[in-house]
Amino acid sequence: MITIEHVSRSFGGTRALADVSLEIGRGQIFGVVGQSGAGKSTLLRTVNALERPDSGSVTVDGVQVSHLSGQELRAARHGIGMVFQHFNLVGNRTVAQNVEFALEAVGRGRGDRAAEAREMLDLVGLAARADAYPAQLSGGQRQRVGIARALASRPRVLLSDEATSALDPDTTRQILALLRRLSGDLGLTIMLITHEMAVVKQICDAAALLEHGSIVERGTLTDLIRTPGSRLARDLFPLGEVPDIPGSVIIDLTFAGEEAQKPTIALLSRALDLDVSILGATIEDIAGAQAGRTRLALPADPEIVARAQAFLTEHSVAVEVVKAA
Ligand SMILES: Nc1ncnc2c1ncn2[C@@H]1O[C@H](COP(=O)(O)OP(=O)(O)OP(=O)(O)O)[C@@H](O)[C@H]1O
Repeated sequence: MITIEHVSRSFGGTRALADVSLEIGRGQIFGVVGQSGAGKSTLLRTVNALERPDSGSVTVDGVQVSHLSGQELRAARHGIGMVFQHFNLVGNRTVAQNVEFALEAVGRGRGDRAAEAREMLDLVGLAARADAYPAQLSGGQRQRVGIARALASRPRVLLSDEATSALDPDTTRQILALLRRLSGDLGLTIMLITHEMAVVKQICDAAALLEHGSIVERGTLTDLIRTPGSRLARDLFPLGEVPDIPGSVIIDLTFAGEEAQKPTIALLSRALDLDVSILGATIEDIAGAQAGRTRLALPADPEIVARAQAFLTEHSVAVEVVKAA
């Protein structure tokens, strides 16, 4: 649905994006994470063609948006909704008028706007507040208006720029649940940028880590957490600093899907007649399936470590030695 191919973009001497390629499937919810200045906003802005790449191309729903201008560009942008961190609502217009304003911008006739705005507000569960002004709403309600407005042009793609960063954790969860429901109901593809791993964990099917303008990791969440050494996986399941335990090798195990339900560590202990110490564990719901990480201390005996690694790998558990003997 969104294909980014070899996109580079510099501002003066600053390389914001360096040869970025990314494929986001239809209906997928894709998270782009990275530190401040990594290039996330620039990347998002190339998708709705607010930013033109110096080289490379961006295609959205079969249309190469990076090479359009004028009327064609405006038409392509109608297929792409945008949700912002600070909502960007017009303060002296009611909730309904904010949505109607967006409908007007995409050329809807005056007669249809009120009913369509009502329909959009229904979608986000805010029809009852249609006549309120933004200042009378909570942050979560304002973001619902922001989402209703983004849906006005009936886009196929929704871009979210830190949409929940100004919200508290409970409201964040509600807004993300709404986005997930809308993605399912309307077949929306969502690309979101965030610096919060909790957002990725709750809503994303796949994610990419951007660093100094380059993608350093990408994949579905399930694949990432199975990848030993994945930084995204480590951030999704933080187990903290690796302790220094003399005479021990420390390994991190990552479980996903069915393996997360099995008593693998008990089986390991029994099969190898081994005393294992569990130093930390975390288990969560990822992309609708259970996944988790466990940190173990094993005796610093190369043969035992090799046998444990072989046993775990055989049981489809990803193993990473985080502290060797
Ligand atoms: N219009 C611009 N003019 C000059 N430099 C820019 C412009 N837009 C972005 N940059 C620079 O490009 C780099 C990437 O910026 P970008 O805003 O894309 O990063 P980001 O990951 O979204 O950061 P943040 O999370 O802080 O928003 C930064 O060094 C930034 O200063």
